Amino acid sequence: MQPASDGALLQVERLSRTFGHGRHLVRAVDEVSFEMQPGEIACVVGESGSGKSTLAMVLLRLIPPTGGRIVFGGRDVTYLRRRAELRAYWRDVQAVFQDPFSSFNQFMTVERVLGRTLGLEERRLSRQERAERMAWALERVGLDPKGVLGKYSHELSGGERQRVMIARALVVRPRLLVADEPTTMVDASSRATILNLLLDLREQYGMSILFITHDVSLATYVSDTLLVMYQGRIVERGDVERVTKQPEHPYTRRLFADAFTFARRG
Ligand SMILES: Nc1ncnc2c1ncn2[C@@H]1O[C@H](COP(=O)(O)OP(=O)(O)OP(=O)(O)O)[C@@H](O)[C@H]1O
Repeated sequence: MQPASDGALLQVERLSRTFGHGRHLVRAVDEVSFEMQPGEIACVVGESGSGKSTLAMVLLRLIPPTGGRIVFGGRDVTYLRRRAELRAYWRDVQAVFQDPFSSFNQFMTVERVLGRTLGLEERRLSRQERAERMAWALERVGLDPKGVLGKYSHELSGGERQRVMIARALVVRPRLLVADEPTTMVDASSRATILNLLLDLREQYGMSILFITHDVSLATYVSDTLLVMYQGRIVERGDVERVTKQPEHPYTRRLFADAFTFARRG
């Protein structure tokens, strides 16, 4: 057990993940350091290939890091290996990925999808507790439990599927939600609904959210803190106001200038 320095929920210290060897070595995540406080919304923003998804996968402990440290809630989780320890970690840290088609098993009903995540709970929940949790999570994301629990993915719209994926993450009441491009596959109105829903969850439950996106306008809309990622490194981080108004790193300046140019053209 490592005590967290100042009550931080997540401390990431010089975290690295490489792929390949020698001439083919890729430093996908290269000595990344940052912290998140309880209830904070932070956003990792960067272009395609900058290492954002790899960072998410390592933080979620879906792939191991090749260096550095992850401390969550005061506990070093960098090298958790035992299944029981990982499952305990996943009760606290849940994910929503960009493509609800690939992450929603087409042969499972919504009830089974949510039920599998509920299986991470430490003790066995009674049938009624399970039903209550599922209803709570589905209602939080604006879906009618009775209407969707028995449905398969092809019976839902893209926006509904993405909301089911958020409900799946919420069903265990995580302390941190990692949302990797959660609105890429949905239309503009579902996108706004999903973003506002995630913001409400922070207000209501104090959940921390780490957004991962290449979309600068989304990043500035939702977050308190921006982490600008470029070639595997966090080249700039800070309060969203400060980074937007006075970007220090040339890459951040370019990222905002490009976004602004597209916004004007669009
Ligand atoms: N399993 C892997 N094996 C080898 N290289 C990988 C692997 N996964 C990612 N990479 C490389 O690591 C780098 C970072 O990729 P990553 O997918 O994390 O970027 P990203 O910022 O999430 O991109 P995108 O926004 O396009 O999803 C890229 O050069 C990628 O080719």
